[in-house]
Amino acid sequence: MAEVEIRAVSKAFGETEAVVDLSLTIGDGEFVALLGPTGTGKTTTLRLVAGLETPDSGSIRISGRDVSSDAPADRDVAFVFQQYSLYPHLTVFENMAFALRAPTRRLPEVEIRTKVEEVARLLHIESKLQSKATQLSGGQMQRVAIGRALVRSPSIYLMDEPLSSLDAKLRGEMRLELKRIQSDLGATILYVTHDQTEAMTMASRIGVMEAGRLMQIGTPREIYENPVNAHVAARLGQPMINLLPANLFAGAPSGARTIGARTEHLAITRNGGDVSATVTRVEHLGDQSHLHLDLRGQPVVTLAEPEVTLDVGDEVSLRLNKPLFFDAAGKRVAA
Ligand SMILES: Nc1ncnc2c1ncn2[C@@H]1O[C@H](COP(=O)(O)OP(=O)(O)OP(=O)(O)O)[C@@H](O)[C@H]1O
Repeated sequence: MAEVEIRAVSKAFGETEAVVDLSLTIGDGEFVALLGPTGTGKTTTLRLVAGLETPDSGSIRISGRDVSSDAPADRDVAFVFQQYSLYPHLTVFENMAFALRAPTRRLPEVEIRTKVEEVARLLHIESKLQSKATQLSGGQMQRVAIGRALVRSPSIYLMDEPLSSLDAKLRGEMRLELKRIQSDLGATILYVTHDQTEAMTMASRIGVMEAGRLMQIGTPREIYENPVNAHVAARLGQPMINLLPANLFAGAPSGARTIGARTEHLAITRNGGDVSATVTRVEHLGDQSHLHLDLRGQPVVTLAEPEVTLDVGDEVSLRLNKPLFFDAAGKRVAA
C-alpha cells in the first residue's frame, strides 16, 4: 500500500470541465470516499489516477513517484467498476486468478491458489470457486469483482460505486464487509459514491465534489457538522438539511441569507416556539417518522419520534437551536 497524491489536476472534455484544479492526498491505509451528485467529476478523478485519462494539467504521484505519464498497467492500481465485468465462461477461481496470471508476474501456481483461496474466504465465496461466473447471484458476482482486485495487493484500490447494483440488504452487508476487509488489510482506497450512507460508514475522510471541484475534504463528522457551504451541507443528512430564508426567524447574523436547519437544529412543540408551521404530511418509516411542515410557504422536513401523535393540518411551533447560516453565494457564515 502507498500514499497517493493528486496535485492540482484538471481535465476537460471539450467545453465540459470535468475536474478543476483538484488536489487530494490519500494517506497509506486510508479510505477516502468522493461524494457528489451525478456528473461532478468523481469517476473522471478515479480514471485520472488509474491512467485511463490523461490530465490537461497537474500530476499524480504514487509513493512519491510521478506516474502521470505511466500507462495504467505500470501504475500498480486496481480498479473495481460499478458493473462487475467478469469473464462469464471462466470459473470464479479463474476470474480471480486472472489478474495474477499476467505474463510479467510469473507467479507460481501454488502461490496463485493460496492467494485466491485466502481472498475467497475473506469474501465468503470459497464454496463458489468452481462455479461459472454466470451461476452466481448479483451479490456473489460483485464479491468476485472485488476479489479480483483484492488478490493483487496494489498501491491503491480505485472503486467506482461498486455496491450500487446490489439491493439494499446486500449493500448494507457488503458495506460492513468491505470496511472490515479494508481495516484488516490496511488497504488504501479511493471510493466513488453518491450514497451518503456508504461514505459516512466506510470512509475515514469524505471529499465532497461539485461541478468538477473538490468543495471540502474531512472526516464524516467534520463534513456533517461543519460544512463550508450549502452544497456540502445538503450532501449529508437524512432527511436533507432544510435551507430556509434567513428572515423567517429573528437572530440571523449579518450577511446570512439562508438558514440551514437539520432535525437537531429544530425544536418542535405544540406551542411556545418562535414561528408557527402547519403539518402537511407524516411519513411513518417504522423506526422513525418524517414530519413535513409548511412554514410560511416553505417546506420543512424533519425527523420525529415514531410515536408522533401529530396529524395533517395540526399547528406546531418551531424554535431554532444553533442552526447553520449561509450567505447569498451559499458560503458558510459564522453564527
Ligand atoms: N469521455 C468523456 N467525453 C466527454 N465528456 C465526458 C467524458 N467523461 C466524462 N465526461 C463529462 O465530464 C463530467 C464529469 O463526469 P464524471 O463521469 O466524472 O462524473 P461523476 O461525478 O462520476 O458522475 P456519476 O455519478 O454519474 O458517475 C460530466 O459532465 C460528463 O458528461
